[in-house]
Amino acid sequence: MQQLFTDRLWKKVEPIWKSYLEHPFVKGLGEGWLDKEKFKHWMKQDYVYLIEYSRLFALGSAKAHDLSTMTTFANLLHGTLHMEMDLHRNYASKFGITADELEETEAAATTTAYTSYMLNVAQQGGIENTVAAVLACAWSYNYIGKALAAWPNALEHEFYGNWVQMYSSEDFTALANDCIDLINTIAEDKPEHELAILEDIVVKTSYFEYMFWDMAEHQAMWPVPVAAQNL
Ligand SMILES: Cc1ncc(CN)c(N)n1
Repeated sequence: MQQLFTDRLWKKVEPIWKSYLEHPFVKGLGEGWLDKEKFKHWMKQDYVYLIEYSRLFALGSAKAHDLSTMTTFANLLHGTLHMEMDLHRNYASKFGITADELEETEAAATTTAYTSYMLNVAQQGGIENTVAAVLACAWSYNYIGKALAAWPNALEHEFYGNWVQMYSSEDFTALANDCIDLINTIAEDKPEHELAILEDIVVKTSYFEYMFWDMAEHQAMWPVPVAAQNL
């Protein structure tokens, strides 16, 4: 039987993704002791990240060669704008932040770099670049959600339980699986040099995912130059 492209990708990204589960932000989320201010920073940054990420699904829909692929991208867009971003809007209301305020969040350096990279590669190539750019996002969050769901009390946690429930849910798993199926179908007739380019996009976005957890952990925005600090 022919190896799936995602089996090959998994071998490359597994060490990076395993490190997410060791990251203090993700550990704190799963074990329930994460500082709420750090979570608030993640939620606000992730909201503006998801707005740009949604554009990739719209781009994928526009680039699709057939109605079935166009529909899959439209479903992914709908799922992100509604199901996933509802999670953020619900958490925001617990912090007394409105959806409009959330949307006004200034993107941090890592958020800007990550979304700019994704949009750049998606715009350069055909539909295969768009799928490669979103794959680590959808698949790794589902991987983390399912891993945390198996940790004691994570699903039942009074505050972070909703996060674990949503990212491990059947509905979110279906969205992640749609991305996995899309890349496997697209990779079937691609030559090795093109597969290597897609693999590189998935590895780079996997590193960006780690940087995003780190940005949230340190509540980072933009670096302050030494000269400005001394003013
Ligand atoms: C940074 C990031 N990456 C991925 C996902 C999952 N859509 C997310 N919400 N945020």
